[in-house]
Order: sequence, then C-alpha cells, then structure tokens
Amino acid sequence: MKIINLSETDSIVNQYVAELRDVCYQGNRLLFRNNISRVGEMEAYEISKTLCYEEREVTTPLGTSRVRVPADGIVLATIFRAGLPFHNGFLNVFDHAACAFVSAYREYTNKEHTEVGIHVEYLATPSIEGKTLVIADPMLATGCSMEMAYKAFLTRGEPRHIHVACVLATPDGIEHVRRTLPAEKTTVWCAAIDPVLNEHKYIVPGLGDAGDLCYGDKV
Ligand SMILES: O=P(O)(O)OC[C@H]1O[C@H](OP(=O)(O)OP(=O)(O)O)[C@H](O)[C@@H]1O
Ligand SMILES: O=c1cc[nH]c(=O)[nH]1
Repeated sequence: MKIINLSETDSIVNQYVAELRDVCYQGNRLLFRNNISRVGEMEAYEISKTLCYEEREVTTPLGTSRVRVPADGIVLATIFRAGLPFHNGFLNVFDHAACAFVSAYREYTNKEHTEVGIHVEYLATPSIEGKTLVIADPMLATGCSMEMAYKAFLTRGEPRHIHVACVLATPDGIEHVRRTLPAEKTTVWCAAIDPVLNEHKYIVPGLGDAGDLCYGDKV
C-alpha cells in the first residue's frame, strides 16, 4: 500500500493545515470548511498525476489541438458529515467525476468513552465496478469509518484502484486501512500524520472534531 504524506514536501498545504489546527482560527466555520476544501483540491491535483491519460483532439476557434486528458472513470466518494467540504474540494478539480455518499458516525459503546462503534445508515452511489474510487474523509483516526465506508461501496462493484484521501491520518488508522482494504491497489493520501489517538480515539495533536468544527455540535 502506498502512503503519500504531503507534509514531507514544503508546500502551501502546510499553511492550510496549520490554520485548521489553530484554535484561534477554528471559531470561523467558513474558514475551517474552506481550508478543508483547499486541502482537498491540492490532494486531488496530486492524485490526478497518477491517473491514466489518453490523447484527445479539441477544436479551437483557430484550429485543432491534441491534449492528454484523464481516461479513468472516477467515483468521488465521501463520508457524512465532515467529508462534505473535503468532497467539494475534490469535485472542484474532478468536476467530471460521479459522486457517492455514505453516512458513518462514531458512537461510544461504553460509559468511559474509550470504545467507539461505527454506524452506517445511508448509501447513495453509482456502480464502482472497474472505477477509480476516491474516498475522501478528512480524519483517518482509528480507520474504522473508512473500513465501513469501503465495505458499503463494495456492495456496488469492485473498484480498479482506491485512493483513501484524508487531511490528518494516524499510524493506527493507516494500519487499519492496510489490514481491511486491498493493499495492492490502495493509496493513502494525507496532509500530515499525527502520532497518537487519545483515550477517546481523537487524533493528538490533531485538530479536534472535524464534523463539529465544520457544522456545529450534534446532540
Ligand atoms: O477513523 P475513525 O476513528 O473512524 O474516525 C474518523 C471519522 O470521524 C469523523 O467523523 P465523525 O464520526 O466525527 O462524524 P461527523 O463527521 O458526523 O462529525 C471523520 O469525518 C471520520 O469519518
Ligand atoms: O480526532 C478526531 C478523530 C475522529 N474524528 C474527528 O473529527 N477528530
């Protein structure tokens, strides 16, 4: 399984991630969502370099031009809720992609709030048979939401390649993806890898609860 960590190369992505993490910026949800979206655009651009390309002739007002354009059938999938602005960033770049949505939310399963279960309740997707599947979700913490989402999409076909795209990942989350998705055709993209999960399964230092920072508290 390939892992691409954009923070290993200096780029403007680091500025977006710094603002996402910074409590001084987090009060502004518009800015938070916008930075998630911008990281999505940058990762999408990087992913675009790995696609298959074919030559096409385009007619201009003055003649014709031969250009190489992506040939992959892309399904751009995301996990509600925090995935929405990230998905938007990807869609700004892959505007021809088909889109897929799944809901997955974490719920503590013990009163100490140290164990989480994932609930999947909604799935809307085209066939992913033979497609390049991009699953965009900003946080790869335990990796359980990603596994459940992938399994839900798998009921609608076998993808040719899977790009797991997130903003922050953890070694635990990456390891979980390696164990539960087909490693030989999966690439993990992230803007940074943080070292640990705390006892409540939050990424540390992380940025907090991405869904709440995008859309407010849930009860
Ligand atoms: O790797 P995991 O441990 O499964 O955690 C990652 C999940 O946590 C966040 O969603 P959350 O459950 O907070 O739901 P929300 O986006 O609706 O707030 C995030 O968007 C991921 O889907
Ligand atoms: O740190 C974390 C872990 C999971 N989901 C979040 O939103 N933040």
